[in-house]
Amino acid sequence: MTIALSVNLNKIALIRNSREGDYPSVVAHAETCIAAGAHGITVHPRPDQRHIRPDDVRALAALCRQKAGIEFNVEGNPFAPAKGSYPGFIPLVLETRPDQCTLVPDSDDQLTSDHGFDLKSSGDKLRPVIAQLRDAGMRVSLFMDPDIEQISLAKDVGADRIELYTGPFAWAAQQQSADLPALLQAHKDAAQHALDIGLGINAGHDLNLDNLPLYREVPGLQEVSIGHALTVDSIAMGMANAVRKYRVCLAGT
Ligand SMILES: CC(=O)[C@@H](O)[C@H](O)COP(=O)(O)O
Ligand SMILES: NCC(=O)COP(=O)(O)O
Repeated sequence: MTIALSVNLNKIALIRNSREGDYPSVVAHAETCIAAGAHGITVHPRPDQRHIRPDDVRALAALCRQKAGIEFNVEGNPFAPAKGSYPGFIPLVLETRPDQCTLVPDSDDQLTSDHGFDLKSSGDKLRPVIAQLRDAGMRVSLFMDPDIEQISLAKDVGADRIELYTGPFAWAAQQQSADLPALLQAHKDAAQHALDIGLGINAGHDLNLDNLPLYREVPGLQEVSIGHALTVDSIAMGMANAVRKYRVCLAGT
């Protein structure tokens, strides 16, 4: 089964925001990635608009709708309130209707996403939100640690998929840690459990060309969303070449 590559364009927006104007263009880079073989585009509009802004989400939603077979995935904290021109996560995705919403338990003071949901505490609050997003035609994925019990709760609250948080795995791979085999096995076990209970399986955070040859063996993996490392790789090889290289790496060819 082909593992879909969804390119996260947060870091293009981060560079864009360091000047007035629209250079580099997030939309232009989305078109480059799609033309080079990306299956989808991911963005993570945060309330502080450090990178992706609401208008980026609107423009990318329109672009992806024009591209047959290309999915748009918007990530964020569903309870993030409106702040300035940021309308709040739920109003923004109800307005733009991406193909997939990945709900992430981030607070605005985090440097980046660094944990999955604790559904024992937030499951009841999430259930109606998930239902609302699904009723609006979006696939809902929950950002999760590779915890079997928690993944069972993801099914209970109505999620279509989980996105396995791969940050600790990526760090262990970079450090060549002795923990790496056990961490990878935990992801494989979590994915197998998700498969067994009828949840789809996405993954993301700090995946790169070095650790993907290990991670692509996770059973049932449907989609990876990759931004930080792919953008850095693009500095050396160009974004189109980077997308092609990640596609080849995912295919294992
Ligand atoms: C949810 C996740 O792991 C990433 O998709 C997230 O988008 C990274 O956010 P930053 O690009 O703001 O670090
Ligand atoms: N959901 C993960 C994502 O979209 C990109 O994460 P990263 O590759 O920027 O760490």
